[in-house]
Amino acid sequence: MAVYTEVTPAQAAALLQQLGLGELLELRGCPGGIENTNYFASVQAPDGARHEYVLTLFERLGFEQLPFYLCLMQHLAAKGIPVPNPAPDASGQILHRLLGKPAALVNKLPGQSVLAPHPAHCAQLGTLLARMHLAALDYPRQQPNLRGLAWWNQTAPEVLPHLSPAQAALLRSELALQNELAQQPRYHSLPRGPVHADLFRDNALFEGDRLTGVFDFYFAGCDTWLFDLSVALNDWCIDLASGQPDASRSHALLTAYQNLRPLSAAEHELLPLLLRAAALRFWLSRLWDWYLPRDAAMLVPHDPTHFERVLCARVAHA
Ligand SMILES: Nc1ncnc2c1ncn2[C@@H]1O[C@H](COP(=O)(O)OP(=O)(O)O)[C@@H](O)[C@H]1O
Ligand SMILES: N[C@@H](CCOP(=O)(O)O)C(=O)O
Repeated sequence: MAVYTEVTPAQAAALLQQLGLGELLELRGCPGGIENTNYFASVQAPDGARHEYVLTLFERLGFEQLPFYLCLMQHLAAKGIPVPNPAPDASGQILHRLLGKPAALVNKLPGQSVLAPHPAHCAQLGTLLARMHLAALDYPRQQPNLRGLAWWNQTAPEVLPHLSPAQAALLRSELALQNELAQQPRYHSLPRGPVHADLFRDNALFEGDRLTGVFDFYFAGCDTWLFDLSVALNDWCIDLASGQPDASRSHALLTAYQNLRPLSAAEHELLPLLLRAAALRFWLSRLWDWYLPRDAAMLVPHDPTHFERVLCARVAHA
């Protein structure tokens, strides 16, 4: 259960009052998630209707980074993309403070994550991803992907001492490849914009087989659309048991994405390298969480070997 900071019903009720949302009926700690404290809040609105919200206290991110994420969600929601919409106070502020920590209150999306997706689920995700990329084009704020190449270069030396010689060689060579790619004009020609950058299957919800929305924008940043697409392909379209890509799911996701936003020639050419970049990103972050936990009580690390296998599979297919 991801509750690192206890919030009492009285404290949550006071925030709801401040936002004019109504009376708290029930507050429940939220299972799942590894980064933040999340509560589900059932609320009776002033008109008597019952609404469900998610109260998040940010444990990793500070007040300076959060406006980029929260305003992006607000921007996408205003364009009809099914993402959580942060609730403003009377002055329009959507970043709040609770127990000294940055906090947000967003609408709870309906549905459940589908952890064994079929091509039809992947197709819906591909469509939504393309819609998000296009809808964020006129988003005015800038913030780099804070888990991008600079972070990989900074983090690799910290995890290298924990790796076997073969793992260390893989990490070094893939990092060198990505640094070299980042120098190339064809990489700089790739279309880019604000991207989710962590669109895994546990960050999307379905009601039956219908995609109801995506959430958890707290790794978002400005990066190439191809990187974002690669992150999604490396999760939704990978067989979890073997780490190998699944051709029919990949085809479904890519086809649906391209129906709305066809890839350029440079994107087609660089997709194999960006798939390796996306696998490297999550192998590194999982290694970092595994070997250098910031606070053992606060983090339940994901298995890094999964992304080592995905990376090896992407290298082999390239
Ligand atoms: N807006 C939302 N609508 C519905 N469920 C949500 C929403 N935000 C979070 N959740 C639920 O809370 C869980 C943890 O959220 P998440 O953002 O993944 O946390 P963390 O950032 O700590 O990893 C998710 O697995 C999901 O079940
Ligand atoms: N998707 C990442 C971890 C990010 O955690 P999240 O719960 O905030 O999505 C991974 O699987 O390594």
